[in-house]
Amino acid sequence: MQPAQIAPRDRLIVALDLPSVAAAEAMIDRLGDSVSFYKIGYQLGYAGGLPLARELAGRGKKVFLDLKLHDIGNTVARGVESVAALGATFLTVHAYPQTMKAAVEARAGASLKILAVTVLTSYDDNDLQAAGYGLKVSDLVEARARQAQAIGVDGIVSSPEEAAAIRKIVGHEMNLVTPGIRPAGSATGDQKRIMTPARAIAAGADYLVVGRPVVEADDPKAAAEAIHAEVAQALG
Ligand SMILES: O=c1ccn([C@@H]2O[C@H](COP(=O)(O)O)[C@@H](O)[C@H]2O)c(=O)[nH]1
Repeated sequence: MQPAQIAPRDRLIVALDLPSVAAAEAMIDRLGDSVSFYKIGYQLGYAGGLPLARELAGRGKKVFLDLKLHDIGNTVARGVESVAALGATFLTVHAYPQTMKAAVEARAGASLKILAVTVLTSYDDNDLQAAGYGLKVSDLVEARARQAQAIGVDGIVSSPEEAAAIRKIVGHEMNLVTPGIRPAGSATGDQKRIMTPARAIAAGADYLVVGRPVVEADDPKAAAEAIHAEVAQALG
Protein backbone atom coordinates (compact mmCIF):
# COMPACT_ATOMS: atom_id res chain seq x y z
CA MET A 1 0.00 0.00 0.00
CA GLN A 2 1.32 3.44 -0.91
CA PRO A 3 1.86 5.57 2.24
CA ALA A 4 -0.54 8.26 1.05
CA GLN A 5 -3.35 5.69 1.10
CA ILE A 6 -3.01 5.11 4.84
CA ALA A 7 -5.15 7.54 6.83
CA PRO A 8 -2.90 9.42 9.29
CA ARG A 9 -4.87 8.22 12.33
CA ASP A 10 -4.59 4.58 11.18
CA ARG A 11 -0.80 4.76 11.35
CA LEU A 12 -0.72 4.35 15.13
CA ILE A 13 -0.83 0.73 16.30
CA VAL A 14 -1.23 0.42 20.06
CA ALA A 15 0.35 -2.67 21.62
CA LEU A 16 -2.10 -4.17 24.09
CA ASP A 17 0.70 -5.51 26.31
CA LEU A 18 -1.61 -6.15 29.23
CA PRO A 19 -2.15 -9.12 31.55
CA SER A 20 -5.75 -10.07 30.81
CA VAL A 21 -8.60 -9.69 28.34
CA ALA A 22 -10.44 -7.62 30.97
CA ALA A 23 -7.50 -5.20 31.22
CA ALA A 24 -7.31 -5.01 27.42
CA GLU A 25 -11.06 -4.34 27.12
CA ALA A 26 -10.79 -1.57 29.72
CA MET A 27 -7.90 0.02 27.79
CA ILE A 28 -9.80 -0.22 24.48
CA ASP A 29 -12.79 1.51 26.15
CA ARG A 30 -10.54 4.29 27.48
CA LEU A 31 -8.93 4.83 24.08
CA GLY A 32 -12.29 4.87 22.26
CA ASP A 33 -12.13 6.38 18.78
CA SER A 34 -8.53 7.52 19.29
CA VAL A 35 -7.17 4.15 18.24
CA SER A 36 -8.26 2.06 15.25
CA PHE A 37 -5.41 -0.46 15.15
CA TYR A 38 -4.35 -2.78 18.00
CA LYS A 39 -1.49 -5.21 18.41
CA ILE A 40 -1.84 -8.41 20.42
CA GLY A 41 1.43 -10.08 21.39
CA TYR A 42 2.70 -12.72 23.77
CA GLN A 43 1.35 -11.36 27.04
CA LEU A 44 -2.27 -10.92 26.01
CA GLY A 45 -2.26 -13.73 23.44
CA TYR A 46 -1.18 -16.28 26.04
CA ALA A 47 -3.77 -14.88 28.47
CA GLY A 48 -6.74 -15.70 26.23
CA GLY A 49 -6.42 -12.74 23.87
CA LEU A 50 -6.76 -14.50 20.53
CA PRO A 51 -10.58 -14.56 20.55
CA LEU A 52 -10.35 -10.83 21.32
CA ALA A 53 -8.60 -10.43 17.96
CA ARG A 54 -11.63 -11.86 16.20
CA GLU A 55 -13.98 -9.71 18.29
CA LEU A 56 -12.04 -6.51 17.61
CA ALA A 57 -11.99 -7.24 13.88
CA GLY A 58 -15.76 -7.76 14.07
CA ARG A 59 -16.07 -4.33 15.74
CA GLY A 60 -14.26 -2.66 12.83
CA LYS A 61 -10.84 -2.33 14.48
CA LYS A 62 -7.71 -3.57 12.74
CA VAL A 63 -5.65 -6.21 14.52
CA PHE A 64 -1.96 -7.01 14.33
CA LEU A 65 -1.11 -10.42 15.79
CA ASP A 66 2.51 -10.12 16.82
CA LEU A 67 3.18 -13.84 17.32
CA LYS A 68 6.63 -13.79 15.69
CA LEU A 69 6.30 -17.31 14.30
CA HIS A 70 9.44 -19.34 13.66
CA ASP A 71 9.32 -23.15 13.33
CA ILE A 72 9.58 -25.82 10.64
CA GLY A 73 7.75 -24.78 7.49
CA ASN A 74 4.75 -27.08 7.92
CA THR A 75 4.08 -25.84 11.44
CA VAL A 76 4.39 -22.19 10.38
CA ALA A 77 2.01 -22.78 7.46
CA ARG A 78 -0.66 -24.44 9.62
CA GLY A 79 -0.33 -21.66 12.19
CA VAL A 80 -0.77 -19.01 9.52
CA GLU A 81 -3.94 -20.73 8.27
CA SER A 82 -5.41 -20.64 11.79
CA VAL A 83 -4.48 -16.97 12.25
CA ALA A 84 -5.99 -16.05 8.86
CA ALA A 85 -9.36 -17.31 10.14
CA LEU A 86 -9.25 -14.79 13.03
CA GLY A 87 -9.64 -11.79 10.73
CA ALA A 88 -6.33 -10.16 11.66
CA THR A 89 -4.69 -7.66 9.29
CA PHE A 90 -1.03 -8.36 10.15
CA LEU A 91 0.88 -11.37 11.48
CA THR A 92 4.61 -11.41 12.25
CA VAL A 93 7.11 -14.14 11.49
CA HIS A 94 10.85 -14.00 12.05
CA ALA A 95 12.74 -13.13 8.86
CA TYR A 96 14.23 -16.55 8.10
CA PRO A 97 13.77 -17.61 4.46
CA GLN A 98 12.12 -20.99 5.19
CA THR A 99 9.74 -19.39 7.67
CA MET A 100 8.84 -16.47 5.40
CA LYS A 101 8.23 -18.77 2.40
CA ALA A 102 5.94 -21.05 4.38
CA ALA A 103 3.96 -18.11 5.78
CA VAL A 104 3.55 -16.38 2.41
CA GLU A 105 2.35 -19.58 0.73
CA ALA A 106 -0.09 -20.33 3.55
CA ARG A 107 -1.72 -16.88 3.52
CA ALA A 108 -2.54 -17.10 -0.21
CA GLY A 109 -6.15 -16.11 -0.81
CA ALA A 110 -6.60 -14.57 2.66
CA SER A 111 -6.60 -10.87 3.51
CA LEU A 112 -3.93 -11.48 6.18
CA LYS A 113 -0.59 -9.75 5.52
CA ILE A 114 2.69 -11.28 6.64
CA LEU A 115 5.30 -9.02 8.25
CA ALA A 116 8.91 -10.15 8.62
CA VAL A 117 10.69 -9.15 11.83
CA THR A 118 14.24 -8.25 10.78
CA VAL A 119 16.22 -7.53 13.96
CA LEU A 120 14.39 -6.86 17.23
CA THR A 121 14.50 -3.22 18.31
CA SER A 122 15.92 -4.21 21.70
CA TYR A 123 19.11 -5.42 19.96
CA ASP A 124 22.22 -3.41 19.17
CA ASP A 125 25.41 -4.57 17.44
CA ASN A 126 26.77 -6.10 20.67
CA ASP A 127 23.59 -8.10 21.23
CA LEU A 128 23.78 -9.48 17.69
CA GLN A 129 27.40 -10.45 18.21
CA ALA A 130 26.49 -12.18 21.50
CA ALA A 131 23.81 -14.12 19.60
CA GLY A 132 26.46 -15.44 17.19
CA TYR A 133 25.97 -13.11 14.23
CA GLY A 134 28.93 -11.55 12.43
CA LEU A 135 26.95 -8.65 10.96
CA LYS A 136 26.05 -5.20 12.19
CA VAL A 137 22.35 -4.55 12.86
CA SER A 138 22.00 -2.27 9.84
CA ASP A 139 23.56 -4.85 7.49
CA LEU A 140 21.45 -7.74 8.77
CA VAL A 141 18.24 -5.66 8.61
CA GLU A 142 18.97 -4.71 5.00
CA ALA A 143 19.87 -8.28 4.00
CA ARG A 144 16.66 -9.58 5.57
CA ALA A 145 14.56 -6.86 3.94
CA ARG A 146 15.95 -7.91 0.54
CA GLN A 147 15.16 -11.57 1.23
CA ALA A 148 11.66 -10.73 2.46
CA GLN A 149 10.94 -8.74 -0.70
CA ALA A 150 12.25 -11.53 -2.96
CA ILE A 151 10.03 -14.07 -1.17
CA GLY A 152 6.91 -11.91 -1.50
CA VAL A 153 6.42 -10.95 2.14
CA ASP A 154 3.93 -8.09 2.60
CA GLY A 155 5.84 -5.93 5.06
CA ILE A 156 8.89 -5.39 7.21
CA VAL A 157 9.25 -4.82 10.95
CA SER A 158 12.36 -2.86 11.89
CA SER A 159 13.46 0.02 14.03
CA PRO A 160 12.72 3.44 12.53
CA GLU A 161 16.50 3.88 12.48
CA GLU A 162 16.60 1.57 9.44
CA ALA A 163 13.41 2.87 7.80
CA ALA A 164 15.03 5.14 5.23
CA ALA A 165 17.50 2.46 4.11
CA ILE A 166 14.73 -0.15 3.84
CA ARG A 167 12.57 2.22 1.79
CA LYS A 168 15.40 2.59 -0.71
CA ILE A 169 15.54 -1.22 -1.03
CA VAL A 170 11.85 -2.18 -1.11
CA GLY A 171 10.20 0.99 -2.42
CA HIS A 172 6.60 1.63 -1.40
CA GLU A 173 5.05 -1.74 -2.20
CA MET A 174 5.81 -3.22 1.22
CA ASN A 175 4.41 -2.00 4.55
CA LEU A 176 7.07 -0.65 6.87
CA VAL A 177 6.06 -1.16 10.49
CA THR A 178 8.25 0.30 13.24
CA PRO A 179 8.23 -0.42 16.96
CA GLY A 180 10.89 1.34 19.05
CA ILE A 181 8.82 4.54 19.07
CA ARG A 182 9.38 6.92 21.95
CA PRO A 183 7.70 10.32 22.17
CA ALA A 184 10.15 12.90 23.54
CA GLY A 185 10.61 12.52 27.27
CA SER A 186 9.19 8.99 27.56
CA ALA A 187 11.17 6.16 29.14
CA THR A 188 13.25 4.03 26.76
CA GLY A 189 12.76 0.82 28.76
CA ASP A 190 14.43 -2.14 27.06
CA GLN A 191 14.33 -0.59 23.56
CA LYS A 192 17.75 0.25 22.06
CA ARG A 193 16.95 1.54 18.55
CA ILE A 194 14.35 4.27 18.99
CA MET A 195 12.93 7.41 17.38
CA THR A 196 10.15 9.87 18.09
CA PRO A 197 6.89 9.47 16.13
CA ALA A 198 7.67 12.49 13.95
CA ARG A 199 11.18 11.31 13.08
CA ALA A 200 9.94 7.78 12.32
CA ILE A 201 7.32 9.09 9.90
CA ALA A 202 9.87 11.40 8.28
CA ALA A 203 12.20 8.40 7.87
CA GLY A 204 9.53 6.54 5.90
CA ALA A 205 7.64 4.40 8.42
CA ASP A 206 4.05 3.53 7.43
CA TYR A 207 2.92 2.37 10.87
CA LEU A 208 4.17 3.17 14.38
CA VAL A 209 3.83 0.50 17.06
CA VAL A 210 3.55 2.03 20.51
CA GLY A 211 2.99 0.13 23.74
CA ARG A 212 4.10 1.47 27.13
CA PRO A 213 4.11 5.17 26.21
CA VAL A 214 0.34 4.81 25.64
CA VAL A 215 -0.94 1.96 27.83
CA GLU A 216 1.12 3.01 30.87
CA ALA A 217 0.33 6.73 30.49
CA ASP A 218 -1.81 8.43 33.14
CA ASP A 219 -4.13 9.43 30.31
CA PRO A 220 -3.73 6.86 27.46
CA LYS A 221 -6.19 8.68 25.20
CA ALA A 222 -4.28 11.96 25.53
CA ALA A 223 -1.02 10.10 24.84
CA ALA A 224 -2.51 8.55 21.67
CA GLU A 225 -3.86 11.92 20.53
CA ALA A 226 -0.46 13.54 21.07
CA ILE A 227 1.09 10.90 18.79
CA HIS A 228 -1.60 11.51 16.14
CA ALA A 229 -0.82 15.24 16.27
CA GLU A 230 2.91 14.56 15.85
CA VAL A 231 2.25 12.19 12.94
CA ALA A 232 -0.08 14.68 11.23
CA GLN A 233 2.51 17.42 11.55
CA ALA A 234 5.27 15.16 10.18
CA LEU A 235 3.09 14.22 7.21
CA GLY A 236 2.54 17.93 6.54
O1 LIG B 1 11.48 -5.53 16.94
C1 LIG B 1 10.43 -5.48 17.62
C2 LIG B 1 9.31 -6.23 17.32
C3 LIG B 1 8.19 -6.11 18.09
N1 LIG B 1 8.16 -5.26 19.14
C4 LIG B 1 6.91 -5.17 19.92
O2 LIG B 1 6.40 -3.83 19.87
C5 LIG B 1 5.90 -3.43 21.12
C6 LIG B 1 6.66 -2.23 21.59
O3 LIG B 1 6.24 -1.88 22.89
P1 LIG B 1 6.82 -0.62 23.68
O4 LIG B 1 6.16 -0.73 25.02
O5 LIG B 1 6.39 0.61 22.91
O6 LIG B 1 8.29 -0.77 23.77
C7 LIG B 1 6.03 -4.64 22.06
O7 LIG B 1 4.79 -5.31 22.06
C8 LIG B 1 7.08 -5.51 21.40
O8 LIG B 1 6.84 -6.89 21.60
C9 LIG B 1 9.26 -4.52 19.45
O9 LIG B 1 9.27 -3.72 20.42
N2 LIG B 1 10.37 -4.63 18.66
